[in-house]
Amino acid sequence: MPLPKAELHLHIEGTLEPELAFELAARNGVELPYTDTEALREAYRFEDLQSFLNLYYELMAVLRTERDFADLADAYLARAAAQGVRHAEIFFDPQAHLARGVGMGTVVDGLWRALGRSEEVHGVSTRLILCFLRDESAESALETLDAAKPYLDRITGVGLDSAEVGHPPAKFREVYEAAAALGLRRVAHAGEEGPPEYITEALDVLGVERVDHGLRCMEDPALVERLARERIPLTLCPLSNVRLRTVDVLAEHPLPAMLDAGLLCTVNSDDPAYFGGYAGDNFDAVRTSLGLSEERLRELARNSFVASFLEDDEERRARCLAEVDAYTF
Ligand SMILES: Nc1ncnc2[nH]cnc12
Ligand SMILES: [Zn+2]
Repeated sequence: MPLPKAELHLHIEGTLEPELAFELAARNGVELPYTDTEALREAYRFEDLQSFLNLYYELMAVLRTERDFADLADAYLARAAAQGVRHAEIFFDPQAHLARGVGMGTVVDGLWRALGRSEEVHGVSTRLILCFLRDESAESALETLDAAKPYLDRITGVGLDSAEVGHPPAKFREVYEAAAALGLRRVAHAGEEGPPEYITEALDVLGVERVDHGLRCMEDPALVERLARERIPLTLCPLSNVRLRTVDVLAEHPLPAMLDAGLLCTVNSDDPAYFGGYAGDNFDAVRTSLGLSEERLRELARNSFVASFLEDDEERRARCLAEVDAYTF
């Protein structure tokens, strides 16, 4: 039995495996510029975040109907459950779909077909987090939040993703204020490729409660001290960092130093179809490559539930934490 864990940094569009991409392409009459799944997998060699994003957005063309989004989410939840995920807070990128003429209702209703019965079917509780694309305009983000208003009963929070450098968090001050006023939780990608100042800005200007990645905080000791003191969770994605070359090799990942500094770190998969593994694979990889002790792995699993947005179901959080404490490696 795998270690129970929550996954807090997962882009549902990044769970599109090549086999499902071809199946959906055939179903929807979409032509993919790859002959087969092998040829597509060959394209999974990234130089940086942008080179990954180009493929990530290109492949989304196969996602057209509610059924497509439901199948995508169902496939992820089944895989995640098999790797010990008991709770998943799932990002989605509505602007990338709206731009292709796929409506907010198609996306949210489709995802919800899978998420709404996930606890029953897969034993995985879920939350949905709407992400704004930071390389789009602030106006577009505001329009997107507006389009999401009929669906807010199924959306827990907002996030910020896509190309980071040159798009500082402060650009999205207004939409984050509007989201907070609607009672939405706030997270943002910061310090993946962007500088430590973006992390500070996400906290101070956007009011985020959790930082996605946050890796580059390690360049600023005062920021590390603050993140540790304020118990701000960081959702790290080790295999993603290696594939996108923010870290040279996994053995050099700063996760052990971050834990030693008292940071509230969690381990997640980001875009598992593209980066070589799901949540459990990321745990296995850090265990092997970084030599993390069983107690460190248990700490990471505990952190994932502590950092989750389970405030509306404290009973489930307590049950999951008890499962982590009782786990034998
Ligand atoms: N790792 C990542 N960073 C920024 N935006 C993303 N969108 C999907 N994956 C992402
Ligand atoms: Zn991400």
